[in-house]
Amino acid sequence: MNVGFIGWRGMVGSVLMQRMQEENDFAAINPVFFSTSQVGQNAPFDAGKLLDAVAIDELKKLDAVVTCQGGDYTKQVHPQLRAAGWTGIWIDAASSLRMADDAVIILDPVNREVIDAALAAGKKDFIGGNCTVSLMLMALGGLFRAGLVEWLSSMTYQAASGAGAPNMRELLTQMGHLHDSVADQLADPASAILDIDRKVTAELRGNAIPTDNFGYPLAGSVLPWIDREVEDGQSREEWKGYAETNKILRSTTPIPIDGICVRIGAMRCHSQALTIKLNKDIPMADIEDLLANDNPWAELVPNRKEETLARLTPAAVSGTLKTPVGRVRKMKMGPQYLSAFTCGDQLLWGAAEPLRRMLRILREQS
Ligand SMILES: NC(=O)C1=CN([C@@H]2O[C@H](COP(=O)(O)OP(=O)(O)OC[C@H]3O[C@@H](n4cnc5c(N)ncnc54)[C@H](OP(=O)(O)O)[C@@H]3O)[C@@H](O)[C@H]2O)C=CC1
Ligand SMILES: N[C@@H](CC(=O)OP(=O)(O)O)C(=O)O
Repeated sequence: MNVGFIGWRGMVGSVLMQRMQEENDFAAINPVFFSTSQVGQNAPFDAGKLLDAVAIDELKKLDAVVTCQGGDYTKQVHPQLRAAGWTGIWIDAASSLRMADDAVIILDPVNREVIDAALAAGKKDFIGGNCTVSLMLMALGGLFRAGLVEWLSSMTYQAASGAGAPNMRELLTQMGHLHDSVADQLADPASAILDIDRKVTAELRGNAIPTDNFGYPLAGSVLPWIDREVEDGQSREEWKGYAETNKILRSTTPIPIDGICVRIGAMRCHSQALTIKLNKDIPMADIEDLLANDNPWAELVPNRKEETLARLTPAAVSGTLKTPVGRVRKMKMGPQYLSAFTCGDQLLWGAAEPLRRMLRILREQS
């Protein structure tokens, strides 16, 4: 199988390359690497030279394309390639094609049957889901699979990586800037904390803190708006929760999903606080069983302080494939109202891993 990789040296692409190496995925394919800016330079893994990522004649020779290059690339190249008669499989991390009628959103631990049915029906476009949506579904898969979710509200705590590599750097630079502004007082145990706070607040409101990428300080603050405005006062990130979840699950009756998406100062793990209305009152033990046993990555963290703080945080989860879910309990609103909290690496299950696994599904079927 000739597989072309575009966007392989970006942040999402690098995570994909790392995972493919760990799982020995390159052994069973013939990888061809492309670039939009380094054509002719050496490709990774001794795979010849980098080809031009917009050369339709080269792309046409491939059985599959895997792109992490971004939505503008997809919008430019995908229609040209299809118009040129290419019938290969397009696997993409970008959102541009997700809601297209012919495209399938891939998250195989949750919707493998949807993927298999699409392949059998000759579908060709397989697109990774929004990171927040995929991570929520990985953690709560058991409840959705059992058809127990009447509606769900998600309040998110999204990492800087979702905004891109420069934003991760900016978050750290902002942290350093704030620290530097009060370093002398911090070194003096006798200094007054309210003086320190006053200086930090002045820095947050001043012009010296770097904000080229986020537009606002994120360190020492939170940003309760992600992506552009859409309709009904929602942000586009919030809109994806309903639209993509129901498409991934191929729900016959769409499940209402809504909430507020917030950027916080974590590096690459998105967390979410969930309020779930169940369509019936079932015992906690059954709920815990469903959550714990749905897929190998959704660990159930007991609803106790020590385990929660040790296992259910970006610090504990970052760089791993775990999608732990905890703080699970019935709420005061009634026995059908459940709370939960989940945390997951948005570059792994949120971006690269569903693409890697789609390629593996293709290989198994070829
Ligand atoms: N960031 C995220 O959380 C998620 C992103 N996505 C999708 O993936 C797309 C890519 O995201 P992301 O990986 O963050 O983007 P990056 O900006 O890290 O990489 C995108 C491309 O930029 C080019 N590039 C230019 N300079 C550099 C450099 N110094 N180092 C590495 N690459 C460089 C590379 O293309 P070239 O080699 O051709 O020059 C690379 O493929 C997004 O646009 C989005 O559609 C999807 C889910 C989550
Ligand atoms: N919007 C997400 C990251 C992302 O790239 O999402 P999408 O794949 O839906 O465009 C975030 O900011 O955290």
